[in-house]
Amino acid sequence: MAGFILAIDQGTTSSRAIVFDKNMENCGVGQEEFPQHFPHSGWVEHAPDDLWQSTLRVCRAALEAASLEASEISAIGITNQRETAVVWDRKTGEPVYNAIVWQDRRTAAFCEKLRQDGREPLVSEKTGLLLDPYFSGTKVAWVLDNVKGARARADAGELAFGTVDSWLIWNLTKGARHVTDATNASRTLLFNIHSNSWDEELCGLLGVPMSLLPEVLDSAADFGTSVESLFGAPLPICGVAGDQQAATVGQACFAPGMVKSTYGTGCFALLNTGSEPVASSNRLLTTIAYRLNGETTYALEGSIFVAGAAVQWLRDGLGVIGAASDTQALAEQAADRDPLYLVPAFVGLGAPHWDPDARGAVFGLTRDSGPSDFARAALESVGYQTRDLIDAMQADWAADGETVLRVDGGMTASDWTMQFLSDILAAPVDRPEVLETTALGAAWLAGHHVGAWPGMEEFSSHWRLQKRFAPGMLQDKREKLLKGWREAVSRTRKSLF
Ligand SMILES: Nc1ncnc2c1ncn2[C@@H]1O[C@H](COP(=O)(O)OP(=O)(O)O)[C@@H](O)[C@H]1O
Ligand SMILES: O=P(O)(O)OC[C@H](O)CO
Repeated sequence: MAGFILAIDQGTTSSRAIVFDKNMENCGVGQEEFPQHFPHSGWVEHAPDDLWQSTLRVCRAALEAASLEASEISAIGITNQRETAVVWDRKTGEPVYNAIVWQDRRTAAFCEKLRQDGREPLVSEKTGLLLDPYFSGTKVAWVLDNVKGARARADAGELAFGTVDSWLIWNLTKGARHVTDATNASRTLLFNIHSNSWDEELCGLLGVPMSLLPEVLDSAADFGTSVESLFGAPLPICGVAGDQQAATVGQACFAPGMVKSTYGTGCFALLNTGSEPVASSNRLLTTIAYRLNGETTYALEGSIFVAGAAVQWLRDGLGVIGAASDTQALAEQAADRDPLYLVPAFVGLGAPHWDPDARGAVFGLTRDSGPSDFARAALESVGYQTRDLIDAMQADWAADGETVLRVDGGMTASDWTMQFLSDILAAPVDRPEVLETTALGAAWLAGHHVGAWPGMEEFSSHWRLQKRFAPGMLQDKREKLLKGWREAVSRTRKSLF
């Protein structure tokens, strides 16, 4: 077997496909952005057909870039933006509404009502999650209750729900398979992470009939075969994981205590806690890191909604930079005086605050403040937010030895940001040679399942350090900066409205 794997990475802003060879080297990429829809304040939607068609095109582009025929590919691995919910008709395959994206806040009132009814402890205990609009379950209920006739069709068994992996597999197999993996299921609010099954009580609570739900498989399993007409040869789909879990795999964070943090639009840090789910006392999520051969490995997760998105705001909102990479030079120009703090609560605050009503704020403005201070504050906000997550993780679960953070994602290109991150964490930050860890993780799940790629140990030994950032900041300075940050967050959370 040639050992080529086609990895699909369907993300929030773009669809990407990468062909990896048997040495796990990238040998062809396809990438496409697709439209974002914001029909009302706080609402974010994607057209399901855009997700599917862009995925199809980037797969074909990656095969072409690698100069390969589909028949030379051993398997497909899929990783995806998580929580985003699609509901479609089982007979026609037509979506009944747009995909409601993870960032969408429209179900905040429903979540608040469930909280007021005292439901959060039950939900948290079973799912490891919190009652927040971030997760899929309340989005599905919204579709059923707001699209004309949808609830009746759901009750009649005519509709299917899936996260984006399910939706893509449904289309790749022309409706033959309605499946997902345990990591994606664990983000829905409907899945019991202890029994590893859909939970009737939670489905009843949220108003989602169980007939809508996909079959849940291990992260490396037989998810179906793409129909021949799509690529010219049928391809088995053998690996599926949510993108942050796939990055955990791609970073080879297989041992309890290992942490990865991905800096894209948002930032998501996952700490491998092994075979036992650890309940957080600090408002982190307990989630499934991966499920292999029926055995579940759990993680504690900290989710930050705005990381690289703060850099996008500098570019598109303020217009003070032309490209994301300009931030570093600008931040370096900022004078080392009293800091400017940006709390980027543009869509509320995620972990550990979970405050959907908070909105962004800037503290410490003076007459001299200018674009360089804003650039620096935006990059520093990523470090401060990560520090809050790591503090919460350490309070929840004491790891042996020093914490080392393995990082990936677009923002890690910035040395300045990674150095500040290490300084403010007082811990080493390791940037690997391969930054496409998300796609690599999905490829490994599939490649290993079909016997074309090595096992966990050998895969882990392929992980290569590109650069280690070591903390250099004096303790006093770090403490002073952190005190200011915490005060800034606390003032941001006092709603103005
Ligand atoms: N050199 C850089 N410095 C700072 N931020 C960057 C840099 N390059 C990219 N980014 C930020 O990283 C994000 C893109 O990363 P990526 O991993 O592709 O994200 P996603 O998968 O969420 O779309 C963007 O928000 C962009 O602003
Ligand atoms: O598509 P990304 O990389 O922004 O990741 C989004 C996360 O999966 C949301 O939970």
